[in-house]
Amino acid sequence: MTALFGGAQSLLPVSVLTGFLGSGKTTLLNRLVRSPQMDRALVIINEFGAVSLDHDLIVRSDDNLVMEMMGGCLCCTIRGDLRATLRDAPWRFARDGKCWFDRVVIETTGLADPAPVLHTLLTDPDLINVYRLDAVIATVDAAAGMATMDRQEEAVKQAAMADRILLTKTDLASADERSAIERRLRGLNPAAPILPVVDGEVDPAALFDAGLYNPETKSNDVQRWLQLEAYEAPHDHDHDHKHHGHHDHGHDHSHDHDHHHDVNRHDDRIHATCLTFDDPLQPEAFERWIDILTMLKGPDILRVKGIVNLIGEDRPVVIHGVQHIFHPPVLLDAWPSDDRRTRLVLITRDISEDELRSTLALMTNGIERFGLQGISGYDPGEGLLPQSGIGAPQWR
Ligand SMILES: Nc1nc2c(ncn2[C@@H]2O[C@H](COP(=O)(O)OP(=O)(O)OP(=O)(O)O)[C@@H](O)[C@H]2O)c(=O)[nH]1
Repeated sequence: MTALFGGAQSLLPVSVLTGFLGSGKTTLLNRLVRSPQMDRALVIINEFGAVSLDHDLIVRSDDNLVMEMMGGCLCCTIRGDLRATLRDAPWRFARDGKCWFDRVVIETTGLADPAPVLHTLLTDPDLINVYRLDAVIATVDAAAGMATMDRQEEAVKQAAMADRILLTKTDLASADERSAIERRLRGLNPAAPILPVVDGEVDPAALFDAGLYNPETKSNDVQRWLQLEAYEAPHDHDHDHKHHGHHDHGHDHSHDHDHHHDVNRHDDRIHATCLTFDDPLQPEAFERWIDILTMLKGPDILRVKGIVNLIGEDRPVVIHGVQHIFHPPVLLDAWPSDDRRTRLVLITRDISEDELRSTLALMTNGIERFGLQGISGYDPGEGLLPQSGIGAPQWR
């Protein structure tokens, strides 16, 4: 497959468009496909149900756009089909022997959990050398979104794990409604820009190129990807207690503010946390921590991104996971700045910052006191990094 890409050509960016039923995904795509940034886009639409407005999209699209329709629900029955579609697409749609498209947009059904799609993109051996996840884009209805999120936990998850949130139908929401939903979204997901959209009109530049790889600089851009400043800024909402840009100075971090628990709100389960560690981490402890977290709490880890400083490793390791699945860790050539702290951003459900910190401390202390074998079930293997020689969790 590499021949199609002419060697060093960078991986094809994939945007995953998610959002609840009727929240404006098709309207958005209808606009997007007319933009020059989409001239060479492959759009994969997951059609679910007999009647779909998506037909409208096909009728109005021009010849430059390839639409691949897939029946069934992406998140369950046809994940294999998505894989096959993506695997074959560069050849199938080749022009003059070259991969014709330069970007992919996958629209998921309104009910879909985007996680399985992300798993496929992050780990499939046939795909990770061809595609890279650019961003999860979630549409949220400014008028109906509040009620939807009250009722549907899936809608809350979609917003929490997104890299970009499109606040649609802002023409139908009052100023108060709009600021309330923006506050709520900011509480769930402090880092994702919230972009107001009317009738699908949005600047594609604001949606695309949001991933780790920055096509402008032709390099990995961790700072832009992690958006740490968002976690450090003061928040004007009722979830303040969940977002801290803490430093690891041994303080007690349990200075949570008043909790306004409302059992009807799924949001209270979601924690957006930024963990910062000044000192390099023990590779064994870190790896084991990820292993245990994903094993025991996989479904509740919506998104993990981070840059990690490991003892014995001069260069930074970038990690990216969704639930129990991690992209193979990326070893950067150099630290992007003088700041060599480990910085992790985690969006979790029912896992607090204190629990995250204390489990990592437990691993570190356990290994310091008892060595690797003292951690029950530890199975030394190939290692997080080959040179570390330590046991590896299931990164795939
Ligand atoms: N007033 C207003 N209506 C909108 C806007 N965006 C979308 N709509 C309408 O909302 C309805 C649903 O929009 P769609 O784009 O079909 O939503 P969807 O997310 O693709 O829906 P599903 O395919 O069912 O998941 C349609 O009737 C749109 O015309 C907007 O910004 N303002």
